[in-house]
Amino acid sequence: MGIKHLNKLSLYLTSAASGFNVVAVDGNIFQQIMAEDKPWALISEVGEQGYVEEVVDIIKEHFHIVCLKDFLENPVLHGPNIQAMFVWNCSPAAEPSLLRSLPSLKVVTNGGVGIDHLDVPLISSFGVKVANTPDVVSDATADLAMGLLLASARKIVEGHLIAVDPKTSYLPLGLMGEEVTGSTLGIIGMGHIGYKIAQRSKGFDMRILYHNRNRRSAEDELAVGATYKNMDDLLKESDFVVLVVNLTAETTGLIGHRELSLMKPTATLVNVSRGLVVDQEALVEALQSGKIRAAALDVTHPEPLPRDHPLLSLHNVLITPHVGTNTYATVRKMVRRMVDNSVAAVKGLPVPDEVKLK
Ligand SMILES: O=C(O)[C@H](O)CO
Repeated sequence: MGIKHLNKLSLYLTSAASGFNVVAVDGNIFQQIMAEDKPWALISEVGEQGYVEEVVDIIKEHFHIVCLKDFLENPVLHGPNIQAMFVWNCSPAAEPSLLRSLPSLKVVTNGGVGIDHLDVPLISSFGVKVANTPDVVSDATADLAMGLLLASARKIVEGHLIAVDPKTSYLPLGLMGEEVTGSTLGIIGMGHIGYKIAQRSKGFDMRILYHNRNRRSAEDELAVGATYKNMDDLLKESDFVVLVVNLTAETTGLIGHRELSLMKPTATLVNVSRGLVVDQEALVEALQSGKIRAAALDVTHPEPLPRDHPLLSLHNVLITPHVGTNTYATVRKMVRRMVDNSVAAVKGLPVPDEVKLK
């Protein structure tokens, strides 16, 4: 709506739900103007732990935004206008009470590929679409998986702590690590991210094994030199096992006591998928007893772990706080995709990354 074309604007009320904006000029002349204005979106908090301003600006190009905190203070005022809801895996859940207070909602759009935190059947039952951001997350997540693998193998974090601590001295043969070049990598979950990890590992001359629900094409396998294996053989033969599966009923607890026992005592488990894919009690036991050498985890359950969780005090664990996609470039790409999905849903067009009910 062309607010800037109206002189002496003294009051501006919007009612996207009715399709009209009601504007009072000079306090006496009322005009009803068909809304050409931006739709409204609900987002979680801006600032610390929330959206960085730059990302909010991308959303603001297409939407008026209401933060969840402001919305919850006055759901009756904002609720009817909101047509899109932007969420991340750490956002409060899209619960029935929230969905009921958003009668114009068209889409819940998730930043990230994993949608295990969203109840898709529930959201769909409100006539609301769900979308995610596949593909654009793959490079950053694959980079982080390699970073965790290298950091764990070469004890990079321990090395840093020694280097900056004036009380410790360098030992010529201290901090011995595992050789990455030429080692065997087992990738469990060979979707977009898994494949990107394979591409990167080729540069380290690694022998690449993979397991996936569906075997990749012969061309895909050849391009990265990956060999398909059943899970047990992959676990037995790998020096590094990287988990990149979606969290589903089938993959919950995929790596438990039995699977960890199959791994080499010198092997490292890297998890960039979801914490629940691993039975954490079994993992603690395996790390304490030396069944495996180490774990490097970008994901845990819950996130963050309680401060007294045993994983936090084990010397052979490296943990990052679910930062797989956290690069400026990737988050920008994710938010653009979230905006594209939301704009399409609001306009009633096909939603590019719609997550369909199975
Ligand atoms: O699912 C994803 O893409 C990442 O974990 C970010 O949530």
